[in-house]
Amino acid sequence: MKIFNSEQLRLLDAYTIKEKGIASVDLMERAASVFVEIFSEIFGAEESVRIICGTGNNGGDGLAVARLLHQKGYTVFVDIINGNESADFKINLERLNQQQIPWQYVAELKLAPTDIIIDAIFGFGINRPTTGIYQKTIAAINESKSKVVAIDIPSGLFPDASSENHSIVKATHTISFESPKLAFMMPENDKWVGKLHIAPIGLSEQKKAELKTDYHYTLKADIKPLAREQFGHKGTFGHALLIAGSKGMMGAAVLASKACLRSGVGKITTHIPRDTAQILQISIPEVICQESENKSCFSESWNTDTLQKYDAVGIGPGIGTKNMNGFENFLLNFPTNTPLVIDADAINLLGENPSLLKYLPRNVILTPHPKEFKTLIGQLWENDFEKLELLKGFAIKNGVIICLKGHYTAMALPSGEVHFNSTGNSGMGTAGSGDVLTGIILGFLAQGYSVKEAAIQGVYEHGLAGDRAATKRSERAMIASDIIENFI
Ligand SMILES: NC(=O)C1=CN([C@@H]2O[C@H](COP(=O)(O)OP(=O)(O)OC[C@H]3O[C@@H](n4cnc5c(N)ncnc54)[C@H](O)[C@@H]3O)[C@@H](O)[C@H]2O)[C@H](O)CC1
Ligand SMILES: [K+]
Repeated sequence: MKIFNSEQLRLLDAYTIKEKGIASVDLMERAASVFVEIFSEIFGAEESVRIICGTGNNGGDGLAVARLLHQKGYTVFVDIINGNESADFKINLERLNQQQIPWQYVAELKLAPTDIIIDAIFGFGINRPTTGIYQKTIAAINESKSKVVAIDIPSGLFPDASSENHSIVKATHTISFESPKLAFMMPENDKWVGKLHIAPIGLSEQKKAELKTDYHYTLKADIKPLAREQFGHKGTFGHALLIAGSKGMMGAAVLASKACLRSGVGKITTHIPRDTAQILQISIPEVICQESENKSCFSESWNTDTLQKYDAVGIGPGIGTKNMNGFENFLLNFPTNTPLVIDADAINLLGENPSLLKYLPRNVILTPHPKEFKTLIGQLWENDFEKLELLKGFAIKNGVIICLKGHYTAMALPSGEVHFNSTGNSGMGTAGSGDVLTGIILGFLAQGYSVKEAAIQGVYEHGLAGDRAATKRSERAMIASDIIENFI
C-alpha cells in the first residue's frame, strides 16, 4: 500500500470528487461512516463519548461521526473550538442541529469525566505547531483519564515532518483514512498514535496508481510466496551458507540456521568456529556443519569458487568483531552475483572499516538495528525523519537494501523506495529475534526470491510469526525460538 503525503491526499480527494461525481460532503460522510464502523467494533454504546472538534474538515468529520454514533445509540456531546468554518463543517453543524445533538463552543475546555474522547481538532491540514486554546485543549485531553480515539491523525502531529516538542494529542487508537501517514511510521511518534487502524474511504484507485511516492506500507496483499515445485527436492530448493557464531554466541548460529531451514530452504551449511560443531549438531540435526580453522572465529581466508557453490550467503549473527582480516577477505572474494545478507557484528565490522563498503556485491541486504545503523554510518540524527533520510541516502549511495529493524521496520532500496512493515509486536524485542530474521531472509534468497522480495517478505513473515507467537504465549513471555516455531 502506498503512503501518501497530505498534498497527495488533497489531490486524491479532489480527483475522486470529480471522477466519481461525488460531493465532498458525501466523501466526508463516507469517512465518518467507516470511522464509526471501526469505532463501534472496539467500543460499545454504553460508553459515553465526547467529541472535540476544530472547524476544518477534520472537525467536520467529528460532527458527522457524532451524528452517526448518536443514531447508533451512543451518548454523545460535542465541543467546538471556534475558528474559520469549512463549507462541509457548516453543513454538518446544520445536520447536528437537526438531530438536536448537544454541543457547545468552548473558549477553555473544562473536561467533564467521559469514557471516550474523539479527537477531531486537526487532521492533515495542520501547518504549524499548536498554540493557545488548541494547545490548552490538547493538554486537557492528555491529562484526562479517558480513552482517546483520533480521527485520521492525532491533532497536532505533522503528517509528513517531524513534530518534536510540539503539543500533540496522545491517542489510544488512531483511525486513519485511506493510507497511513508517514509520521505514523516513526518510533518517536508511537506515543501519540496508539493502535493504528487504516480505514479505506474509496478514493480513486486510478489516481492512487498514478501518484508516485517513495513510501510504502507492506500488507498481506503485497506478499507473494514463491510456489513450491511439486517435483522439487533438497537440491532444487536452494543451498544456503551461513557464517555465524563464536564462543559463547553459538545460540545466534543455532537460531539463524533453524529459521533458515523453516523458511523452506533445501539445505544449509553453517560455518562455525572450530570445535563448536557439537553445539550446533545437537541443537539442529538438519544442519551441515563446516568448521573454521580458527578456534574462536570464522575463517581468515575465502575463495570465490567455494562461495559460488551456494545459492545465497549470510554473515553476522554472533561472529564478534575481532576477525576484520577474515571479513575483508570474505568481501574481497565474494562472487559478484551471489545474494548476501549481512547482519549484526558483520555490520559493526563494516562500520569500523567503511572502506569495505565498495566491495559489497550487488545483491546485498543489510539488517541493522538502530545502534548498528549508527555505527555503520558513523553519524547521529536529531529525529526519526532525519534518520529516514540517512537510511535512504545510504541505500542509494551504496546500491544496497538496508532494513532498519524496529516497530515498522523500514526497508530502503537503492531506488529510493522505502517499505515499512506492518507486522510484529513488542515481544520481538528479545535476544535472538534478529538472528531469526537473518535466517529467514537467507533462506528466501537461497530459494530464489529477489533481494527486494526476500527483504520485504522476510521481514513481513518474521513479524507475522512473532504475532502468532504473541497470541499463543504473550508479548512479554515469547522468546526468539517461539518466532521460529510459529513460522508456518
Ligand atoms: N482526502 C481525505 O483523506 C479526506 C479527508 N477528510 C478530512 O479532512 C481533514 C483535513 O481537513 P482540512 O480542512 O484540510 O484541515 P484540518 O481540519 O486538519 O485543519 C483545519 C485548518 O486549521 C488551520 N490550522 C492548521 N494548523 C493550525 C494550528 N496549529 N493552529 C490553528 N489553526 C491551524 C488550517 O488553516 C487548516 O486548514 C483530514 O485529516 C480528514 O480528517 C475528509 O473528511 C474526507 C476526505
Ligand atoms: K484529529
